[in-house]
Amino acid sequence: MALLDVSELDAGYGDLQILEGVDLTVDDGEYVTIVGPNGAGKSTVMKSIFGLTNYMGGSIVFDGNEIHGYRPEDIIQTGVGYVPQNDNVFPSLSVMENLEMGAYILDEVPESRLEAVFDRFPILDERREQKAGTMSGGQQQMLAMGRALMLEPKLLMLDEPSAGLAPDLVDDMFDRIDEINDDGTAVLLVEQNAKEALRRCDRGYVLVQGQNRYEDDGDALLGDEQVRQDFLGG
Ligand SMILES: Nc1ncnc2c1ncn2[C@@H]1O[C@H](COP(=O)(O)OP(=O)(O)OP(=O)(O)O)[C@@H](O)[C@H]1O
Repeated sequence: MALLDVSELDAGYGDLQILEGVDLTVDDGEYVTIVGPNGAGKSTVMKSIFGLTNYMGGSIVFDGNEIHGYRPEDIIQTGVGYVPQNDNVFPSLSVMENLEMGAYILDEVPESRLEAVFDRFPILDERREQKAGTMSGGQQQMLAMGRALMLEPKLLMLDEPSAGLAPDLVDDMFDRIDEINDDGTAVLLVEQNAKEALRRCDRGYVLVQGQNRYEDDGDALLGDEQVRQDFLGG
């Protein structure tokens, strides 16, 4: 059974339907990416899994539980971590406080979790007391990922983590995602940087106008002439 099994999902905002019959799976430890043109509904897929859109039909099964209708705070408890594209840190709080907020559902923040995040992102260790809002975009993105990792999710959903980063930091960001996945966390990634995302992932979906147009191994999608022409710039 897949870790995440989204089936025939219809969802949107208010009365506006964006997703139409979206099927998507992520296996335990798998790295899956969703690419597609602007406005296709990629972020909406993630928001829907996290309970942030208007559900209109279909099912979302995570780790054996139907989670549609759960509140985001309950979805976190099931083992889903989510890093939205924007507003993903508390700017007026320090690095340490942001990480502690990531574990707010626990009675006590285990030191080992903090240390694991600091080991993964040494820059956060160096800047424990710095206010998040004064850090660079790349550092804030690492903090947002670190915060989501505080609860050791089974699945980490990342919405365009490379957006706005300088080119040399983009590679570094992709490397960090590889490391997180290599350590056993399943990853669902939405990326504008489609070629790099498909190169790195196990499997990908091309979403167009709220529907999955293609699904295959990342390399197969990269090699598909039609996908290349229509979605990857030739
Ligand atoms: N809160 C909202 N209320 C109403 N419509 C929304 C809302 N958020 C997104 N939309 C609309 O839903 C559609 C899909 O948006 P979404 O952000 O999911 O696309 P995307 O594929 O992630 O695009 P991008 O790559 O530009 O981020 C767009 O037409 C967008 O305008």
